[in-house]
Formats: sequence, structure tokens, C-alpha cells
Amino acid sequence: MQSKPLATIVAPSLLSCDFGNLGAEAKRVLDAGADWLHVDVMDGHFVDNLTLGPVVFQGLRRAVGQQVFLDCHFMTTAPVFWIEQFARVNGDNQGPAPNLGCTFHYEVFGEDGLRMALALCERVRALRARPAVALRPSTPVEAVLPLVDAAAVDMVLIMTVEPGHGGQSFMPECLPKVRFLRERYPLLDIQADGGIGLTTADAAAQAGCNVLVSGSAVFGAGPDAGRVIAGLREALHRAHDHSV
Ligand SMILES: O=C(CO)[C@@H](O)[C@H](O)COP(=O)(O)O
Repeated sequence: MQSKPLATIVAPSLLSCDFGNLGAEAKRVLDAGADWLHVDVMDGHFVDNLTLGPVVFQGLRRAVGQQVFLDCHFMTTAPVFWIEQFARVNGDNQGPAPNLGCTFHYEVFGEDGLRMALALCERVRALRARPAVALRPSTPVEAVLPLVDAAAVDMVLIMTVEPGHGGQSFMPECLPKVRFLRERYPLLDIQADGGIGLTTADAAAQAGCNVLVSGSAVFGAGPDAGRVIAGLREALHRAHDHSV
């Protein structure tokens, strides 16, 4: 017996927006129906790209206000350090639930990975944020099961492209990981990120994702962003409305 329905969430990735107008772009997709904003934090080491640090993130938070959930995906070799910095500038959240998501990559931790990941999740909760773990396409899904079983994370992000850049092609070969997780965890938030648009959303949603990140499909649609967001949400509803 399920105790709550699975949330269906569409999270535009700001990586594909016009960074010169970051606050306005963020507000534009929120007005167009986005549930969360996906913030790609890249350090030039874990991936060969560099995006924003705490200063720009603070500006984004001020632009959108404290109510909006900022789903930060830390593609960084030092997530412990950067998560502290981002949480520090996130501002005073008076709301009943966290307004900050902190997704780190399991791959950054070496031999003692599980212990370090558990400690980071505990710290994220102490910061009143929501911990999640991400996997590159080549990382086996089994790596994160102890974190889910321990309820250390609220979400698993299955990358459906190699992390680093927007506008890449969706990798359907990553979906067996989603199916495996959904069969095991009916109520876990499972996020897909990379190459998600109106032609690929059904595959990700049917495999079991209930959170879709989409960058170029949403921002590339210009004034039609709302139509794309609505289409992504419909794919989620088609897959999940009758499954819980
Ligand atoms: O994290 C990443 C890439 O590393 C993603 O968030 C992409 O930015 C999504 O962009 P599209 O693939 O949807 O264009």
C-alpha cells in the first residue's frame, strides 16, 4: 500500500539559459510552469566545464526568492566544500520544507566512498537541504543502494548523457538503471538528466523517472518554453498517474 503519490517534477536546467540574464531567465521558466530550477555547478575538474559559484548562486536565489526549490547538481571533485558554500549563501529559509537540493556524484569518493557519502548526506540534512546522489552513465547503479536503503538520500539522479555540457544526445542505455531502482523503490524520487525533451521524455518516464531535467529543449524553445514544460509533465503523468 502506497502512503503518498509520487511527485511529478519538471526542472529546467539553467545551463542552457542566457547566463547574462540569469535571474530573468529563471523567472521566465518558473512563470512557464517549471516546478524546480536545476542548477549545474561545474568546477572544471570533475567535468571540463565551469559554471557558477556561490556569488552568482546568491544572485539567483535573490532573484527567484526563498520559495523556489533550487536543485543544485554538484559536478565537482570537492562536493563537501562547495555544498557548504552554496548552503551558506542560500539565505534564511523560513518555509516548512527544504528549498535547496544538493546532489553530489558518487564517483568523487574513492575507496571509503560509502562512509564519506553518508557523512555528506548527514551534513546536507543538518544544513536543512535535500541530499541526492548522481551517477555517470558508466557507474553501476548498485553503488548507491546502501545510500537509498539507509534513507540517506531523497533522490537518485541517473545521468542520461556524460556530465559536462548541455545539448547532447539522450543515452537510452542508461534506462535499465532507472527500471532497476523503480522496481526496488516505488516511492523514491528518480531523476533523469541529459537529452530530455519531448521525444525522449516518455522513455525516461516509462522507465520510472518522476523528475525530469531538461535544458536545451526548454530554453531552445524560446517563448514556447511553457509548451515544452507542459509536454514533459504530460509524459510524467502518462507514466505515473495510474502506477501508485
Ligand atoms: O548536467 C547536465 C550536463 O552535464 C545537464 O543538466 C544538461 O545541462 C541538460 O541539458 P540538455 O541535455 O537537456 O540540453
